[in-house]
Amino acid sequence: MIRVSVVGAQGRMGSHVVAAVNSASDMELALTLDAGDDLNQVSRENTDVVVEFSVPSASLDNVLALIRHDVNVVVGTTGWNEEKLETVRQALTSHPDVSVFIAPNFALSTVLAEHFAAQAARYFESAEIIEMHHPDKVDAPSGTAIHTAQKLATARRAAGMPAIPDNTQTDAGSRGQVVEGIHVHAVRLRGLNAHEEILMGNAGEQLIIRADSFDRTSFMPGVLLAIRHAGKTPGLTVGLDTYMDL
Ligand SMILES: NC(=O)C1=CN([C@@H]2O[C@H](COP(=O)(O)OP(=O)(O)OC[C@H]3O[C@@H](n4cnc5c(N)ncnc54)[C@H](OP(=O)(O)O)[C@@H]3O)[C@@H](O)[C@H]2O)C=CC1
Ligand SMILES: O=C(O)C1=N[C@H](C(=O)O)C[C@H](O)C1
Repeated sequence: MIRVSVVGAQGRMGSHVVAAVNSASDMELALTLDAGDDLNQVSRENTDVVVEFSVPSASLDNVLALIRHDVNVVVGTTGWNEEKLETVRQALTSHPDVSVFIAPNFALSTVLAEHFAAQAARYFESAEIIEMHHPDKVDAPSGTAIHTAQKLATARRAAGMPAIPDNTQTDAGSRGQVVEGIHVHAVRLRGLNAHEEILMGNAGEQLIIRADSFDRTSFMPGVLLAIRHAGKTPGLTVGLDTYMDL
């Protein structure tokens, strides 16, 4: 049995993870922790993998504490940038058996949408991203949208494409956040869960790739997949696509 502890266990995602682990025949729930709880309770004696869904401001410190305790970590919390990822890589050098896996998005539909969009990116002059979420979300734009923009930008650079055309002369914020040259727009609307549209255009044509997570259960197959991989590839891994043989 894989012994799984959950950090952020009472949150919207954490509570779904607790239920998913309890329903998985090859897993057992170890500790459930939240804000204010002492992560020193987690050790190799009681936990094989920790799943971390907390808040962007706390996630790095949580991950560093868990690495110090030599347990594998699966992270869904957003807010990661290259500097934070490098801090994790450095921390892992003195814990060579530990794996840290970070996924901007665990929904298979969204991971596939991003993958297909990256494949298509070099064929389109223009690209923009619209992400749409529930209004209780604390960060904008979404971690997924930032990651998708980075993937599109990498594909465009590799293909030697020029900057995206945009003759906007005045902008008080309506054009969204620019991530590596890609405009990213965020919508917050009651009734939504997590949705992303990747728009690509040429003269006279448009391709829209859209993924919809209507319910948080959509993230659970990806979370369980990551738990089952934990420890098999020590070091830092980012993105569920790495486990999907795409
Ligand atoms: N990768 C993916 O597929 C997905 C990622 N997410 C991301 O996951 C994160 C959590 O989202 P969501 O569950 O909706 O948020 P919630 O606010 O519902 O849950 C966050 C939980 O973390 C707890 N918490 C706060 N601070 C700490 C801390 N320092 N240590 C441990 N726990 C803490 C909160 O406790 P309290 O309420 O008491 O403060 C709460 O229980 C977000 O960054 C979100 O963007 C969400 C969905 C999918
Ligand atoms: O807060 C959420 O809900 C979500 N957060 C992640 C993100 O910011 O990309 C993943 C998903 O979009 C849901």
